[in-house]
Amino acid sequence: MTDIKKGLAGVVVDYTAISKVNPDTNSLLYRGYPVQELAATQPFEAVAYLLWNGELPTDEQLAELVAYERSHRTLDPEIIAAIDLLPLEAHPMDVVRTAVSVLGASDPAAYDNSRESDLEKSRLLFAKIPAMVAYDQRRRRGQGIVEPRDDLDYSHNFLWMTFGEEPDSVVARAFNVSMILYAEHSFNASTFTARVIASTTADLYSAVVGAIGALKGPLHGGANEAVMHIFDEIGTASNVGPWLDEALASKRKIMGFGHRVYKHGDSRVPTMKAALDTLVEHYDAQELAELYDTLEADFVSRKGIYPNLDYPSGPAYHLMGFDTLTFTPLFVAARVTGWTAHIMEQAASNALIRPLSEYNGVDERHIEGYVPDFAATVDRPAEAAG
Ligand SMILES: CC(=O)SCCNC(=O)CCNC(=O)[C@H](O)C(C)(C)COP(=O)(O)OP(=O)(O)OC[C@H]1O[C@@H](n2cnc3c(N)ncnc32)[C@H](O)[C@@H]1OP(=O)(O)O
Ligand SMILES: O=C([O-])CC(=O)C(=O)O
Repeated sequence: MTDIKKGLAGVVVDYTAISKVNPDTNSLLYRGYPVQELAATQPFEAVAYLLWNGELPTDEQLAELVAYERSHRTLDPEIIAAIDLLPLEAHPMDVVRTAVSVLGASDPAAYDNSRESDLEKSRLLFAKIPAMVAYDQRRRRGQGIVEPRDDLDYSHNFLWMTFGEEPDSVVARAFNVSMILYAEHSFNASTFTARVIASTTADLYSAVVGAIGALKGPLHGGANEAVMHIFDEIGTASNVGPWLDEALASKRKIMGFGHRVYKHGDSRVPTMKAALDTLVEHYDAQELAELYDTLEADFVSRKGIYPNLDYPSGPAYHLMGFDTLTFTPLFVAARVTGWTAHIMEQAASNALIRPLSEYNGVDERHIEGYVPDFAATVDRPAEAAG
């Protein structure tokens, strides 16, 4: 019998030099650097550079990327018009997916798959996606667009464009940490989707649009939004026990817990939890922290399944003031760096990704009364031509 690997679980399909996820040591390296060290010391711009180029930037290289990012933040009128055509009820993941698609359709270099051109597109997406996400949240709130500020770094400016206020440094620091932690995670479902699309030699924008679709699901990136929905359902820490009794009895998945690769805890959670703690203190949000800790302790003790990165990042984005529906688009803004690094890596050493399947449908059968008429088949093109 064929050994079917459902969900490709445990299957190694290619090499990557971009990141190393090690569930045994509970560690995550980006191009060799522990992600915790990057989160503690680097701006997100430097980590984007690292993922694309393999090395951290020199001061000059960082200044060049920062200048590029700051000068490409403004949304072109056709992107704003495309977003405005979508209903206010559209999910923000649908909005960012559509806006990226429009950006790709408007780029005359879209079909140039050279590394040089793909790096340029990666930088463009890195600069533009924050404005798409920020504008969509504002329009849903009935607020006008806030123009970017080129005196602010990526994280401060993202928060500025979303809320129209300069963020406190505690908030901007936590946001920067979240972007770095979300940036890359080897062959996760959305990155693999991007690589499958890139393997057909389709353009980079198509691969990113497909990756956004894959990230949307609650088993993947959509879990950060789903965590907040369950917090809303539970209400307060004292309700956790009875809520979990019922949720587990009805075989519900508890969002923000579990992982395909990490089985003893997600390497990124302690760093994001520490960032969340700074926000809890800043916003004096003890009730939320109590709910967080109680649900984690109760679920882990019952099931031995640990939180993943979406568990601390959902409440962190909530405290920063983002709408729950905006959480997964924030993941897009971060992960576009990892996706595009993988698209370029796939292109540099490409093989069409096309696995096999084992057929288990009905045996061969035939249409009753059907008699092959080869003459008619042969004649038809000639008739059409005549
Ligand atoms: C950034 C990210 O994308 S991280 C992932 C974010 N996703 C979530 O938080 C959604 C909730 N978690 C899950 O659905 C899963 O843990 C996944 C999809 C992430 C990983 O799934 P897999 O590796 O395929 O493990 P699988 O789903 O087979 O789980 C193994 C067992 O643990 C249980 N389990 C795993 N996660 C959970 C959970 N969050 N709640 C309840 N039970 C769970 C499964 O029901 C299954 O139990 P069973 O053997 O009795 O059927
Ligand atoms: O690796 C995975 O399967 C999911 C994940 O944590 C990520 O994409 O960040």
